[in-house]
Amino acid sequence: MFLSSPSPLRTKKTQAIGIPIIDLSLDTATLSHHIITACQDYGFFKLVNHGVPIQVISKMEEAVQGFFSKPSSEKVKVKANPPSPFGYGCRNIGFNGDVGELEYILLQANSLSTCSDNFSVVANQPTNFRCAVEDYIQAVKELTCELLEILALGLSLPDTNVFSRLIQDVDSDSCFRVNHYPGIKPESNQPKSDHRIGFGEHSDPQIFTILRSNDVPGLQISTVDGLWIPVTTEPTDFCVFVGDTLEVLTNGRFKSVRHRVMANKSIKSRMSMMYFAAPSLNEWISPIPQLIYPGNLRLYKSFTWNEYKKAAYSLRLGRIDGCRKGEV
Ligand SMILES: C=C1C[C@]23C[C@@]1(O)CC[C@H]2[C@@]12CC[C@H](O)[C@@](C)(C(=O)O1)[C@H]2[C@@H]3C(=O)O
Ligand SMILES: O=C(O)CCC(=O)C(=O)O
Ligand SMILES: [Fe+2]
Repeated sequence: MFLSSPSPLRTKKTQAIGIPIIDLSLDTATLSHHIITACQDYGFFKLVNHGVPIQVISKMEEAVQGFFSKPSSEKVKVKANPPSPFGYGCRNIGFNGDVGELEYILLQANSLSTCSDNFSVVANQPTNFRCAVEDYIQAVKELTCELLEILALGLSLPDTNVFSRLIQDVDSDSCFRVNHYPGIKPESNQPKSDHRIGFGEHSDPQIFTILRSNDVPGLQISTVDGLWIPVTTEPTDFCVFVGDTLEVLTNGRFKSVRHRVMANKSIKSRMSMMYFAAPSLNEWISPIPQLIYPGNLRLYKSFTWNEYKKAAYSLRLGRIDGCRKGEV
């Protein structure tokens, strides 16, 4: 995070540990109050009654299940081709080679089928794969805009599209990722350590992340007190994460949430899909002027999303096994 002053101290308030669950069918005033409280206290909430049709979710699940069940020799044909991060990846989470017990597909979410970065993945799958991904991305993008507009309204900002326009930009750098954490083979002698990495500790650099997973656990979020709490999810619900960029836009009023995934301990594999809502690469990110006032001084410098993304990608993920951040 590019701070102009030392990182704001997170208040050591003891909170009741109950992950906020937000019902999108509530009236807007109640909803905006609940969402703002969740973004301030946890940088995270679960979302129910979100209106994304179950068929859109299940078609997406089937499409990616089909992809991951192919033999490795097939999947590596669409492997990410560095420096482009897009495509299939296996046990290599970031550019800097962080390892994790997972395989994934990363796609540019904007103009899915025309974007050259996605070409090898999308062109090599059956047409229903492309349709399923397109429909899913469109639905979660609309949901994200709705949430961001409710937030702007609740913060009494004069322009309620101040956040949502960033991801509606035709050049938005939003991306879509599906993670597949293989299950333990029943007959294997795999060590049953409790500290194996699934996806190491991090916060998402973007604005908002919308996650949906199957019923296999593993996701944990960190509270402001540094306590790790497991998140259980229903396959029909979403989890929403505040990213670093929204923390900066709100001048620290919302906190990006640190999270991690512990390696899968069940026989069934975990599958999660995330839409990462981001601005365009050349967009300047600065705290919104209305959120800077006497007693609430500006905490962050201005930077472009491209600059921040490069800085974030140069970091290593925090490790679960006790190594300090920065160590291999
Ligand atoms: C090690 C890393 C992987 C990551 C870039 C990072 O330096 C820290 C953030 C990670 C993350 C989390 C959200 C998305 O999954 C992702 C694609 C992103 O934009 O930031 C990943 C990055 C990655 O897997 O390359
Ligand atoms: O796979 C998950 O459940 C979360 C992964 C994650 O945090 C990410 O891809 O940024
Ligand atoms: Fe994440």
